[in-house]
Amino acid sequence: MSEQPTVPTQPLANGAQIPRLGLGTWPMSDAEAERAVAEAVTIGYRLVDTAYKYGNEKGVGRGLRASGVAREDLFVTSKLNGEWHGREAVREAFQDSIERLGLDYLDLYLIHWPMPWQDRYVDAFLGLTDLLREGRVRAIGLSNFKPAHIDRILAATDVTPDVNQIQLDPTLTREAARAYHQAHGIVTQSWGPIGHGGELLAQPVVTEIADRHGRTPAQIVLRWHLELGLIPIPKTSSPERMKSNIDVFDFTLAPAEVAALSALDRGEDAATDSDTTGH
Ligand SMILES: NC(=O)C1=CN([C@@H]2O[C@H](COP(=O)(O)OP(=O)(O)OC[C@H]3O[C@@H](n4cnc5c(N)ncnc54)[C@H](OP(=O)(O)O)[C@@H]3O)[C@@H](O)[C@H]2O)C=CC1
Ligand SMILES: O=C1CO[C@H](CO)[C@@H](O)[C@@H]1O
Repeated sequence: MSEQPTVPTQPLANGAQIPRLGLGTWPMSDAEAERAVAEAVTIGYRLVDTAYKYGNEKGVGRGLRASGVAREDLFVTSKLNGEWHGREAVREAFQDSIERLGLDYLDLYLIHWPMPWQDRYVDAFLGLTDLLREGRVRAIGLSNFKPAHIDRILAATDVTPDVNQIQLDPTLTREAARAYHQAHGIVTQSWGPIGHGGELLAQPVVTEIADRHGRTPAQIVLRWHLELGLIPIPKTSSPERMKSNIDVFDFTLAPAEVAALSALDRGEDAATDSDTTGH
């Protein structure tokens, strides 16, 4: 394992740079998040993903401060919940989130779920564009949005969403969504990137490639995301797993290995349906 892996960054549509891998924090409590985030940042993580809904923004903020790493070297994401889908309401939710985090800006603020039955997500996105213009956030985006939802956003503003964070792993390759994002300059972030640590990691195709490279199954799956230009945010509370999950920038997968992993795809219908789910 390398000494202190550094995470490369890539550019976003509105000019910020985003680390190519980050730490997920759901379902950590405040106390767990404080410990895990401090540990992760010390190990070399720079991107930390939280949300109002996770109820751990205070802990995440404490962990960031405990790490001693300068604010400008960190990349902090939080997410807007459905109660605040409205151009002005966004401001209140954002202010509460940064106060809990103890920060004066966010690197990335996402609409957590479109909740199309409310028909308010376009207004919410316009609220995010206000925050971007005012310099309160460095980048803005979406989570769990389908192309049809994004079409409505793109029709309402010239501001490109920097990111769409969606459920994505080798069993849920989301090809149509990825192609749509790429065509519109939107970066795809993968949640549940290692399949929640479940049976994906025991699939023979994963373990065979892992054996061939002398790597863990999780490292192989995380490398698969990187090969496809995706930004995975694996969650772990274990310092050992944090170290190995980030230690994926010194090897590559062959195109045939990427294809063999992608062949695990179970199709779009296996993904959580954001037309009927959300909060
Ligand atoms: N936008 C959205 O709607 C959503 C966003 N998210 C975000 O994405 C993040 C990641 O998604 P998540 O659902 O947590 O799923 P992940 O695919 O990241 O899996 C996390 C699980 O895998 C285990 N794990 C971590 N590393 C390893 C490893 N190297 N080997 C074996 N098991 C491992 C963890 O356990 P342990 O901690 O014990 O190591 C945990 O149980 C969340 O934390 C959250 O920040 C998640 C869901 C929805
Ligand atoms: O981000 C999230 C974490 O996981 C939860 C359970 O799947 C989701 O509800 C939520 O959107």
